[in-house]
Amino acid sequence: MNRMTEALVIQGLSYRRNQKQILKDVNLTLPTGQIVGLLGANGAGKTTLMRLIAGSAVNFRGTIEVAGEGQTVQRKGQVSFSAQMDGFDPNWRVGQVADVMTALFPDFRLADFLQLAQLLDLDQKQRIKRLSKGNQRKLQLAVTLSRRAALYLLDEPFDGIDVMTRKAMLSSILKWTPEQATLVISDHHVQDIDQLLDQVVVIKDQTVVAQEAADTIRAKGQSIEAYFESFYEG
Ligand SMILES: Nc1ncnc2c1ncn2[C@@H]1O[C@H](COP(=O)(O)OP(=O)(O)OP(=O)(O)O)[C@@H](O)[C@H]1O
Repeated sequence: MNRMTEALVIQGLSYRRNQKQILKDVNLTLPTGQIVGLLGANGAGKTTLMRLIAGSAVNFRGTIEVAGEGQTVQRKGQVSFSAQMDGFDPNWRVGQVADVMTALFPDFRLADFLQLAQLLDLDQKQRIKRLSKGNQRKLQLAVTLSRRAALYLLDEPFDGIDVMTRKAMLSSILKWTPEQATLVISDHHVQDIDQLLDQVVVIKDQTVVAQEAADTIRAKGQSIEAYFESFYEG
């Protein structure tokens, strides 16, 4: 197998926290150039899996490689995670966020950020804490997509977002995700992202229980939502 053609290779990943098993023997391979839905009920482990891939959670068993990079520091450089601005000062203005991202990440493209922010109607002078929830989500998206990464991780980007904002965000995702990159979106409202997906990955009972091409599901006349729900029935 040529690992360089894979955006992500996870083998035998297990993770415990505070005596609790959170993920157990996760195996997952994602090729480059795909939009992947990471679907699971509340508490299934979606956020934890993203934190492990992004290198913000450590001390796991198994291996995680992004674009062939397995060591945490190198792997971090390949991943743009929507939670990467979580520690930012809420008093910072949108323009300052861009300055900090430029300083922190050599792959941050300021020109792209400015275009994306304009497209999403973000005011450069507004402070983070004064942004509405929807505008905070848009800022998170603009920041995440403005890095040049092999793998983009968006953790429930549409949580609490109205229909119009969602449409603007969806078209930004389609337009701004580099073709060679892979983008993983976690969600439990599958309808939000249905049309976007090339692949679906289902997490249940602390592990990945299914991975399927979205077209295979559609060809069977099934909706992605019905496919997802079938793992939680009975
Ligand atoms: N630091 C921690 N200590 C103990 N348990 C934790 C810790 N972090 C997460 N968990 C537990 O791990 C499980 C998975 O949580 P996680 O946030 O990854 O799920 P999720 O699929 O993202 O859920 P949601 O859709 O609700 O955001 C949950 O049962 C959660 O309570």
